[in-house]
Amino acid sequence: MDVTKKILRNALGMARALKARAILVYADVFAGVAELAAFLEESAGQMVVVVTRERETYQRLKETSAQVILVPAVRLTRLGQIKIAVLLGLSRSIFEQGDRLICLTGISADQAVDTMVFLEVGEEYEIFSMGEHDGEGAQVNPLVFERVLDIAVALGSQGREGKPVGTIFVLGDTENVLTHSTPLVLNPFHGHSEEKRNVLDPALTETVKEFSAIDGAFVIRGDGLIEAAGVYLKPSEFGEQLPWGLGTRHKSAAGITATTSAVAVAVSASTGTVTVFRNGKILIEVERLKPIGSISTGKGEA
Ligand SMILES: Nc1ncnc2c1ncn2[C@@H]1O[C@H](COP(=O)(O)OP(=O)(O)OP(=O)(O)O)[C@@H](O)[C@H]1O
Repeated sequence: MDVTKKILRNALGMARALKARAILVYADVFAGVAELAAFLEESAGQMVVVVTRERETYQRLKETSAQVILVPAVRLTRLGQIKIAVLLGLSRSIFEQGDRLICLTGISADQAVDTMVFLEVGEEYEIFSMGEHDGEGAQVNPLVFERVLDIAVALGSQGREGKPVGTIFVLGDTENVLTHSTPLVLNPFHGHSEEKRNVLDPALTETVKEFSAIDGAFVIRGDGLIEAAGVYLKPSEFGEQLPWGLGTRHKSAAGITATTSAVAVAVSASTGTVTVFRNGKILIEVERLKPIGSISTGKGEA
């Protein structure tokens, strides 16, 4: 039985029945380009957004009329893939709050679409909208959020030189954040010109990954300027509604977003999960597929 074909055929009917704005489809699980092209043709009239982690596929699809989202080239769970794609789609204004989506995915090693998920883009994705109490400078440029998410997901999935690493990136409302924190070490970004310490500069990605080994948090302005690394956060409030059992890294990341208007992105050294916090609450968690160093075929994984 060709599961992929059956799911694809039903996805179109499902999208109509549930009044979905778009079908999100993970290209890397298709057995070949022809199968994906046939699906795109069949779904003419329905908005389809193609997601891929392969730069080559992305470039190829960009030349067509398809809407494409390039996600970080790391192995995530099926739900992790969807969450990242929706976050990136929101940051690029492909989706908006309230949109209903049908998401089709699988695991690339299996070369089959085996999962259909219905998702309504809800409150949990409220990252880029300004809250009532947000002060000046609180807003985070979506490109900055994307770059940091990319680095965080790579660190969570791959660690550094085979070893797990954990860290926190605090984005936006920088002045306020700095008044609720204290340096743990001499700030490695101190004294560098503003042009040389913007996280949007791809040349800085490796440096940021390197400095993730330093204890503490990165403090990054909404426009991407890295103010400091190695900062200990001292929030005056801690978030409510946090799951039981969170460690100090995650509690302080949640707390700084309860105390200020910042967004925090925490990478867990123990699980590799990337968690995004705002207003003291977890907005989204992206789980990695397998522990660092484990060998896997990718078959049958969540
Ligand atoms: N207030 C803070 N500000 C910045 N970093 C912190 C803070 N509190 C803890 N950390 C960092 O978090 C590290 C891990 O702490 P802990 O294991 O309690 O947290 P956790 O939330 O369980 O994180 P992980 O999932 O990475 O283990 C500490 O070694 C420290 O580097």
